[in-house]
Amino acid sequence: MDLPEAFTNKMSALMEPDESHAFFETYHHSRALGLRVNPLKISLNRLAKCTPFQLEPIPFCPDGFYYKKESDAPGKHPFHQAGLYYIQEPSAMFVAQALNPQPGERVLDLCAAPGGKSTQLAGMMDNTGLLISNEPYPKRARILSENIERMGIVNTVVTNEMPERLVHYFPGYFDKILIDAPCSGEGMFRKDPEAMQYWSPQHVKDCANLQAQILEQAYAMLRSDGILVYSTCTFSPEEDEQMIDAFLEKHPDLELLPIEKIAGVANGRPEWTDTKRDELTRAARLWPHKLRGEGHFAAKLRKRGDAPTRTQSTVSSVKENMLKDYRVFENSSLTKKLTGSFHFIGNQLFLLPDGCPSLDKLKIVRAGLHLGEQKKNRFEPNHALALALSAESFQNQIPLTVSSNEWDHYLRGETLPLNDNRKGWTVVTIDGFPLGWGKAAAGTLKNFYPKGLRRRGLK
Ligand SMILES: C[S@@+](CC[C@H](N)C(=O)[O-])C[C@H]1O[C@@H](n2cnc3c(N)ncnc32)[C@H](O)[C@@H]1O
Repeated sequence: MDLPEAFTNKMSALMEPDESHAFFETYHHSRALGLRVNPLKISLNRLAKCTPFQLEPIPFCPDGFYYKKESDAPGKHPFHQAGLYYIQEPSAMFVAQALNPQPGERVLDLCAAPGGKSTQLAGMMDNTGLLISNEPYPKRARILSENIERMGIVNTVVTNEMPERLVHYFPGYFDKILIDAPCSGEGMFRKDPEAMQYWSPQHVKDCANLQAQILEQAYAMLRSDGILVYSTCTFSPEEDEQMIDAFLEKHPDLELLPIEKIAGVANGRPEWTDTKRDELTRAARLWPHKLRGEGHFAAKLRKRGDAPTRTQSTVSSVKENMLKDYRVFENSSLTKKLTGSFHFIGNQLFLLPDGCPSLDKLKIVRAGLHLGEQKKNRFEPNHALALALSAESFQNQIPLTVSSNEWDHYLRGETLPLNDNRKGWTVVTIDGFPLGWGKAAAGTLKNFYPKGLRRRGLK
């Protein structure tokens, strides 16, 4: 692999010869491949037993597994479409654990697309509390939203905002914030060799300038005693230790907390800063020559000082009479009555996370569970509803199995033949896990698998 010369010179100057040799050697080997189990849908053991891939636990992430080879293609397996796992670079799985969000907390993932860390955070929160998952670029925000949907996540509001706009709405609001910062991506060179084309010493500086701004914006949104994790997938000290060093210098009320180092995770490097502040060892570096992963940096900070805040109104549910058509659908199609805060955006109906703050004027891509669309005198369920509930929650099911190829026809958008006279909304399952909707009539199941997702189901 032809690494940029300025990059090799810089890393050689930073490291002792033994270490830089081991580091550069990793570029002659293939990258580590990982997937992370979705605890909202399936247990580790059950997934390990029912997938065809050979899985090996990732020692620094309890929900993570290595899979062996690119040709396993877990992204094309129907279990992926059912949201049983998320394909993620192994070292990236460490970061959400460092933040360690708890059920019921208010959490912000400020730079969230495509959603690896947000989907992990929501799983750790057991789909409760409030996760605001933000991405400023609209196309990327849509991909993030699709991944949130696929994983059956209901506690999350996906926003498409620049951080400075969010600061205005959420001063001192969050218990925990993750900044998985846009960075120079030096840890992506094996996974995405194109990242090397964008790399230059100037790009590192530009990223550092942007990261410093994002850190300030996050600081303003963190409550007193709240926790912030800052991470990058790059090795450059300017974006890692030096960034945290300057942030600590600017905000003496911040405390750098130790991150537990397990299974090859290494300390931060104070020697790569001007201050040489010893506590920077508390940060974590995941190096490709010390563990099987591409590389990450993470630092965890607590805000000790006061945080100016503002009173937030929460969204109250629409009146029950607005839900008439939804309830008709629910009575005939689900096995349980959903309760909580129902909210319309246009004619789209959502079930909001508990205590959801007012969303007026924010660009919202998804607000909690997207239940469906109010049509004229009837209600049409959304794909998200099929993926968020367990199979037992649906009155009508078409149970498919991985061993037959019918799932492939369903994911291509084809109609399925029925051997009974059933009518109405029916959920198609794969080995007991919902895949999507169909509507039964006259001996066939009309396919409601979303058009934009269809070709991704091909074998
Ligand atoms: C490293 S990626 C995040 C990866 C994501 N956390 C995951 O685990 O899948 C950084 C993200 O930050 C977004 N970004 C770029 N500029 C930003 C800004 N000024 N504020 C917030 N996010 C930004 C990028 O578009 C990108 O999606």
